Amino acid sequence: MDVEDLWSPVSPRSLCEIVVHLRRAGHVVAEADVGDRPVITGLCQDSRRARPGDLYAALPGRRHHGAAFAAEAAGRGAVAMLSDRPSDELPTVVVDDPRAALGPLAAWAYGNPSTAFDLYGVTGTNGKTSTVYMLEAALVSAGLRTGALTGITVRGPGTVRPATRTTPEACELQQSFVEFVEERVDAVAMEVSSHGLAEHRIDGSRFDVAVFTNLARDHLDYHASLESYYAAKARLFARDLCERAAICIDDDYGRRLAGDVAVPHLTFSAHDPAADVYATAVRAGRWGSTFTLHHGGERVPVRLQLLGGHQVDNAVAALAALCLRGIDIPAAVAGIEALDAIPGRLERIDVGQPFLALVDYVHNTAGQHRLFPFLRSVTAGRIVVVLGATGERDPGKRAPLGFTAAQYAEVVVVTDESAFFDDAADLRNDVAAGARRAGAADVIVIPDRGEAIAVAVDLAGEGDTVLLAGRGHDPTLVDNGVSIAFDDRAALRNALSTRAY
Ligand SMILES: CC(=O)N[C@H]1[C@@H](OP(=O)(O)OP(=O)(O)OC[C@H]2O[C@@H](n3ccc(=O)[nH]c3=O)[C@H](O)[C@@H]2O)O[C@H](CO)[C@@H](O)[C@@H]1O[C@H](C)C(=O)N[C@@H](C)C(=O)N[C@H](CCC(=O)O)C(=O)O
Ligand SMILES: Nc1ncnc2c1ncn2[C@@H]1O[C@H](COP(=O)(O)OP(=O)(O)OP(=O)(O)O)[C@@H](O)[C@H]1O
Repeated sequence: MDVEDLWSPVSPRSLCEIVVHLRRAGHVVAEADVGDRPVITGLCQDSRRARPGDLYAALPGRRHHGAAFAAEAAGRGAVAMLSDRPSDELPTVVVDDPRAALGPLAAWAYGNPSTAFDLYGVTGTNGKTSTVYMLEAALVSAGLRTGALTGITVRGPGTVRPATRTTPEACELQQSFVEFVEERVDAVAMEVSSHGLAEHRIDGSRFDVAVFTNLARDHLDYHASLESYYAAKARLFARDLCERAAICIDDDYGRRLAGDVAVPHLTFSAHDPAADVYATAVRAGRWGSTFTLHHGGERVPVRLQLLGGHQVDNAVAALAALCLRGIDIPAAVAGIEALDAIPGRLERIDVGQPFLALVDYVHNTAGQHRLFPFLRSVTAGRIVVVLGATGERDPGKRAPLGFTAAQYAEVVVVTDESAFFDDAADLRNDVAAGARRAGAADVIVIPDRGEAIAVAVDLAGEGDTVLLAGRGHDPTLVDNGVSIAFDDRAALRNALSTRAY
């Protein structure tokens, strides 16, 4: 089912009942025009997807205010509106913060579906998608029916659709949960982004286990400071959202969270025996990784097919979360061991060429500092990196991305990613300036991404590694409002296939 077709009814409720519910939940209802007392049978937050009987949540956005689309929502049959401003088009309930009201309202209206299964929420700067894939594989291996929400897909026993966000908007999230209940799932694993937390998309959901992976500089275009980024992540660990927590103590923010958190929790680490769950004997190579998992006095050997030492951190995260729910750990380990790839996460493209060719979603320097030492350890020859910077993100990220790549690689090919409405040349210039500042690598600038990939492949010889960094599984490039289909994995395979090896 596509997201456009995703829809579930809510039990019919009058707009008056909704006002009473909002007030009881502590929201200040400034104004409530209940008109001819419409009956609400659905919820939506995009006028283009409104259906007859819907309450349309008109939210403030970066470019528009949803209230500007009230007439369109009404035209499609919406019967009322929730917003922070009144409307002439629809009877409107005006609240101070409609996003904060919408999450819990949607959960309540859909019958609190998240209480019908075990819900695992994973937050952190890096590792959310990978950890959710591992949780899903482990839960299936332990004999459970599962759902999973990642930035790549939303997937249940009978559902797969491309994701619209890392963490869906409130109405889409609750409707996906309803779908999972109808599919009789036992457990759901999902990514919880800082945007999803700050925008209250997950409010009203009940997480049985909240997982913290790590925190480093990122998303400062959205959050005012690293401190408010941390505060957004830390909200997931509050009593009103989660029952218990698994917290990685391998960085300062994780140690701080473990000290601050009020819910029962365990700590985990990829190396520290002071944690409740930890790894020893970690080895990472071209074949994957091995480590010994320690939990509750038990030791379990684990062999991952996934590439990169960071996947050990993510496997320990998933297994620590599962320990909290009493899942059979040997069965969980077997599931994680069977995973041979996660889309765009250090995904290997192999057509028989005499060098490693990889696509990875790494898009912050914390991830780069984890990734490049691993690549160096498995590369006898040169590292050739293709990278750029995404537009409409923190401009302060661009030069450090180039600088860090050039500290580790012999050749840095700077090219375009999605510029959105930023100037693509500015993005390239900033990344290239950072790369040149490192002073070590050859820096080549090729705006066209396909051409940049072809040049990187031409430069690579036996024993080298080619890495396409930053876009992972992303299937589209967007520049100045124009989208084109472009998948790094297909482009790399194509460039490799046209050469005779
Ligand atoms: C920067 C940011 O967070 N933007 C959010 C913001 O978008 P916006 O300001 O562009 O919204 P807008 O287009 O002005 O529209 C405002 C409102 O009018 C509605 N609308 C708009 C047009 C229309 O015809 N009809 C209509 O009803 C929209 O549904 C929206 O509710 O408000 C929208 C509605 O809630 C969000 O969907 C949107 O997320 C955008 C798509 C986005 O890219 N967000 C990213 C930053 C994000 O959330 N990322 C995280 C992952 C981060 C990570 O990598 O970890 C995520 O969870 O996906
Ligand atoms: N535990 C980790 N520590 C550091 N870097 C990691 C870790 N896990 C993954 N990475 C890096 O981050 C990239 C993104 O990984 P993943 O998609 O699992 O994380 P994410 O948190 O979902 O990212 P995003 O929020 O950007 O979607 C990977 O391609 C890898 O380079």
